[in-house]
Formats: sequence, structure tokens, C-alpha cells
Amino acid sequence: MSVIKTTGLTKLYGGNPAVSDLNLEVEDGEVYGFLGPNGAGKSTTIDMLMNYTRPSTGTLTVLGRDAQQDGSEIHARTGILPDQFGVYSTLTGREHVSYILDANDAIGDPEAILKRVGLADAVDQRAGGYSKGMEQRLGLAMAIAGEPELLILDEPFSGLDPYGVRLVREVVAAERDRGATVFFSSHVLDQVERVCDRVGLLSDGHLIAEGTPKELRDMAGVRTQLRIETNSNDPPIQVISELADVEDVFYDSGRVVVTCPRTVCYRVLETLDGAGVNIQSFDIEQGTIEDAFVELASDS
Ligand SMILES: Nc1ncnc2c1ncn2[C@@H]1O[C@H](COP(=O)(O)OP(=O)(O)OP(=O)(O)O)[C@@H](O)[C@H]1O
Repeated sequence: MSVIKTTGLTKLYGGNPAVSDLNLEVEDGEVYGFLGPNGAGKSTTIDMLMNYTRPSTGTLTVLGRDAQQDGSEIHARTGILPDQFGVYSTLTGREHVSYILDANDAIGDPEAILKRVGLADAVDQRAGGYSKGMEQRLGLAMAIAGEPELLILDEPFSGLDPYGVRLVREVVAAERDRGATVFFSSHVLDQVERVCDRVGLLSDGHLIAEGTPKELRDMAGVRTQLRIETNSNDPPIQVISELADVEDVFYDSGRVVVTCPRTVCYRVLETLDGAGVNIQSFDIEQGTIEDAFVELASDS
């Protein structure tokens, strides 16, 4: 079942399209990354999904319901981290989460939920004293409170340090594992590929490409290269080329260069080491979603 489905979705502001003819289908249980640079139309799309703004033309359903007519039911079944998330400065973290649980008639332990987002030490602190990153974590806690069927997260990585970024990825993965569907937007492209099942690339309001991170990298022709420095004169190139998923391998003046998915790099190194090759150093140059985006956006 499609949890989110848009057909010909278009939003004009003053005659200018913020979103153009968007056809999107997000399936039950998947993590979908909605990616694009500033001004691409991500927040406008999310605003239409949540019925904060109406489409100019096109249709959209969320959780099988009409986004405009069944807005309250959709809101009750969806956890939302909005783009402009603001805290109530006089309320504590616990009170924020309790409010969401009460509003949705849901059961949950605010303390446990806040702990999951790294706010265990700030449960009873007033949110007015939270840092920007803590506010963002609180927003995530409010989104996941009550185990909603769908999570819509607008820029969940914004304002977070690397530890916070990792934590968001872990929370998203855990939510998917419990069966939720996750739709999130981001312009920080390299953060998303580890957690998304599928991504859609939005540019100037148009969906320019869609697929798994690997499909997009392949579509754009970006590759990961593992470069190994060795003083062996005759490394077992043939053996490496026969490893599953290795696309290309060559040896040139003390350097073995292997084109393969990042997940295979360790196996390549292990195989060379097992064959007695002296590995002096190595580096991995990974083709990223960002490379794919730049490539695909320039083609569109
Ligand atoms: N209320 C509005 N009135 C007029 N134009 C708007 C309005 N909201 C958005 N826009 C325009 O629509 C386009 C898409 O904006 P949107 O905020 O959806 O992009 P975004 O991809 O979410 O960007 P960001 O990553 O910066 O949040 C932009 O050109 C923006 O200026």
C-alpha cells in the first residue's frame, strides 16, 4: 500500500511553481529521503501533505486518506517534525512529550522517549534553556511519541552535531524496524544514504530522479574506488576481480585500484591480506548521493 501518494501535485506562489507536477509514491514501511537544495520545494510538499497549505492542482493521499478532507485523522496517525519547530520555553521536555501523547490519546513513557533522543539529562529542564540541537532532538521525540504509523520529518538533521546526526539516523532506523514509514527531507545529502531505502531528488520543484541510493549513484555514473598502496609486485588481481560485486580492478606501479560498493571494500582488503599482500595504506573515495545529485541536476 502507498502511504503517501501524490499525482500531478503542483503549488504556485504568485504564479511561480514551488512544486511542479509531482508524482510520488511512498510505500508502507520504507524510509524515503526527499532530497534537494534550499528552495527546491521540499517544505512546500510537506506542508501540502499535512494540509498546512493547499495544492494549486493535483491530488494527494496520506495513509490512504484524502489530505484535505481527512486532515485530522492523518495528523492523529502521523508524527511530524516541522521545518520551523519552536519549543514552549516555560514547558519542560517531559511536558512537551506528554502533551503530544495526551493530544493523540496515545500511551508512552515521556522519559523513555526523551532518553531515546539523547535528552535523558534534560527531561525536567525547561525547553527555554535548551540549545538549538536539544530543541531539534525534542522535536524528534515529539514526532515519535505514541508510535505513529507515519513519520514526516522536515530537515531532521538541521542544527545537530555529528553525534546528534548519528542519533537521528539510529532513531529513524529503529522506527522503521518497528514498522513505521518514514518520509524526511534534507539538503544535507551525504547524511541520508545510510538510512534511506529510497530517495527522491527534487530540483526547482521537479522530481528529477528517484531510486535506492545505489540506483541513483549508478544512474549518475558515480562510483566508489578503493586504492591500496602495496610493495607487492604481483598482487592477486584475478582473485579480487572474481569477488562478488567487484566491478573493476587494476594494478599500476604499486597501487591496486578496485571499483566496488563501499560494503565490499573490507572483503577486498581481507582477501589481499589473506593472500600475503603487504598493505601499506589504503583510502576509499566514495561516490556519494551528493555527486549523483549534482550530476543528475545538471542533466535535467
Ligand atoms: N509562503 C510562500 N510564499 C511565496 N513563496 C514561497 C512560500 N513558501 C515557499 N515559497 C517559495 O517556494 C520555493 C520552494 O520553497 P521551499 O521552502 O518549499 O523549499 P525547500 O526545498 O524546503 O527549501 P529549504 O531547504 O531552504 O527549506 C522557494 O522558491 C520559496 O521561495
